[in-house]
Amino acid sequence: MKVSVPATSANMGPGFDTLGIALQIKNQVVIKPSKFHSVSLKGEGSNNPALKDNNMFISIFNDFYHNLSTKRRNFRFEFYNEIPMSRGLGSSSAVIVSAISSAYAIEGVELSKKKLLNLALAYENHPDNITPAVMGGFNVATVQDNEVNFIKKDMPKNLRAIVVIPNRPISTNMSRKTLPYKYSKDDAVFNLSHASLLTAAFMSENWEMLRIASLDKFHQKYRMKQMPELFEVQKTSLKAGSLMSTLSGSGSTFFSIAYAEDSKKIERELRNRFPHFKIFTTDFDNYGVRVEK
Ligand SMILES: Nc1ncnc2c1ncn2[C@@H]1O[C@H](COP(=O)(O)OP(=O)(O)O)[C@@H](O)[C@H]1O
Ligand SMILES: N[C@@H](CCOP(=O)(O)O)C(=O)O
Repeated sequence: MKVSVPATSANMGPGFDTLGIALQIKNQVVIKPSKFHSVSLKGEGSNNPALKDNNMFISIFNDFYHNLSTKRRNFRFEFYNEIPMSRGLGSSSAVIVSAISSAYAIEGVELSKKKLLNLALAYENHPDNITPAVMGGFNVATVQDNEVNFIKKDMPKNLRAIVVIPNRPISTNMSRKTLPYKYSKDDAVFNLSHASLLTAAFMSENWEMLRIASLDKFHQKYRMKQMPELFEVQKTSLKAGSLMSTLSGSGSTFFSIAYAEDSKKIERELRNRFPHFKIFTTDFDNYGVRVEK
């Protein structure tokens, strides 16, 4: 059995804890019944031996598997990870979503994407990564009474994402603690109006509006101060022709959207300026988590 889950970029500027989009960067796990428990890791995290013993995937998988099954089978878990950890590309959401999906699939128990999303919420209480990880596409999401309510929009083929992945991680939990406890009414109205405009721009495919609509006063500047080079990344990307350029989730990755025909030039300019960062262009994912039995 094989499960794959896309990376996600959350917030998208002003949509703190609300907006998120799925990318064609994936984590994949292959699970096979086996005499003994074993784990193999390729790609991101493979240089971290602790992940073989103390793995968030295995612990969430076991929570669900032990609830769903009376049998005590052992498995071999083969992880192929493309999503870098603690870089603001939703690696923790991908793990949560794939672990829950895997436990249901291995037991042959039906699980709707809507139920999966609400189960994932118990492990990550902001819906902006888990929603696109499950559904794919661009998503607006809110939580009411422990349920995620969302609207999804498929991304068109003429746009690309350009990601700039710094060599230093930022932990989401730590980074949330650096944000202000309270915001002024002016800042609240600023973000409300920009997040609304950004959502309307995606829904109506008014891409020229993104540059203004993606401005934020809630989180980016506080987080980017930890890595001041990110201000230059944003400027370079916008100057080279990106439609928008925002901190991805809690960082450290910077995420830009551009027309497909402009994306390679933007990628080239970013690479010239920031040779020590990992920089590439990718498509959007419109499907979300995928289970192959
Ligand atoms: N492939 C993975 N396998 C196991 N655990 C992972 C994996 N990816 C992420 N994690 C867990 O999630 C943590 C990173 O979560 P977080 O700080 O929210 O970063 P991100 O922005 O990438 O979601 C890691 O420290 C690790 O505990
Ligand atoms: N809204 C959250 C998003 C965190 O995304 P991640 O990919 O960094 O885990 C936040 O801004 O804290």
